[in-house]
Amino acid sequence: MTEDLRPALQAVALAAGYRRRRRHPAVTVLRDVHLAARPGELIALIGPNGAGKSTLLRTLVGAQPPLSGHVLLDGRDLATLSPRQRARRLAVTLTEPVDVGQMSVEAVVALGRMPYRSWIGRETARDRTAVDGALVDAGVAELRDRPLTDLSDGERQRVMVARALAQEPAVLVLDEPTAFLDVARRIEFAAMLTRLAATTGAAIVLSTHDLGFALRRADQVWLVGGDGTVTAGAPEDLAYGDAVTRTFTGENMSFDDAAATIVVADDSEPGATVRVIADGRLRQWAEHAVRRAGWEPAADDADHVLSIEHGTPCHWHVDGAHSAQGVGFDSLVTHLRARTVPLPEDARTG
Ligand SMILES: Nc1ncnc2c1ncn2[C@@H]1O[C@H](COP(=O)(O)OP(=O)(O)OP(=O)(O)O)[C@@H](O)[C@H]1O
Repeated sequence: MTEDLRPALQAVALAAGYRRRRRHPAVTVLRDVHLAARPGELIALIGPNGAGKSTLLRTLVGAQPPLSGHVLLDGRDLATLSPRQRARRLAVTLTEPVDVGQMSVEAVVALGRMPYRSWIGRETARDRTAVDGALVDAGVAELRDRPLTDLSDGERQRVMVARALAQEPAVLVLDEPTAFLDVARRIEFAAMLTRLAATTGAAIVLSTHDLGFALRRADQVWLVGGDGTVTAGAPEDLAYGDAVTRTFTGENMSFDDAAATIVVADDSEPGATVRVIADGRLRQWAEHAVRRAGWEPAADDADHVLSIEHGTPCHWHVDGAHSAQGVGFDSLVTHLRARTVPLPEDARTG
């Protein structure tokens, strides 16, 4: 869809890392990186801990110089642009909390206009329109008079996006924007970013540990492999090829294609087995409780039988008349954990 557009942000033969003091060699974290973010694309930067995501982001936004190679913003070398020129094209939202005292949401968003202000700093009609538009686009218009310090993490994250949008950037870079959000807020936030990439035409690059989000939502994934490489491609290309599997397969970890997520193997010893007698969702959550207690749900030849009756809380029996019963999953898990030794043969009812 965006193939023919000139990249808004590019990495060309980039090496990123850390220069040491004299006579110490530089530490190269990433080498030979070639990337292109086109207008309107949502790009997810993923990779294991310590692979170099932050190092790459910092280099792409000019917060640290490349060890070699170039970062191009609208085709111009970032290193040749003044801070003001950069700020008119590139907006950055980091995870660190911003100390803005008691400033209102609107005042914080208006800070995004700084790169456009004259030295007198008077607000123009264009500034006003950009701030109003950014407040609406990021879904925080109704919070405009509230002090930033009073907001929830999710609300504050949206305000930071609004401030970045007020810059009217060609490229918006966000460092782990969903890290502190609950599942519902994450989904909302992801939907907002998808919409913003399409409506503003900005290239949005964000780092995330949420592989599911990256594979479902991003137009492109930049996969930092942990071996100094960065692989770019459509989510399906990286998942169908072996790039994702190679990066995220470890001793007790593997990539589950069907669920598009990482599965971590539970290497604890399997406990006694139990046949769960219940239907539908009740059965699903009963099996969940059984696993949580360290037992294994199993079919007919199980060590024990657990039957559950509907109710909130539910009513459970283990091994019928021979054994315990109780109310609610909390007491069930407590009971199963306390009873790790299988019952003698004659007490089994399964
Ligand atoms: N200032 C520094 N000087 C030297 N090495 C550094 C510096 N900052 C980070 N590193 C190293 O660079 C490598 C990449 O770190 P980076 O923070 O970029 O990884 P990351 O992928 O963002 O990790 P995480 O997912 O844990 O945030 C690590 O080995 C780290 O120890």
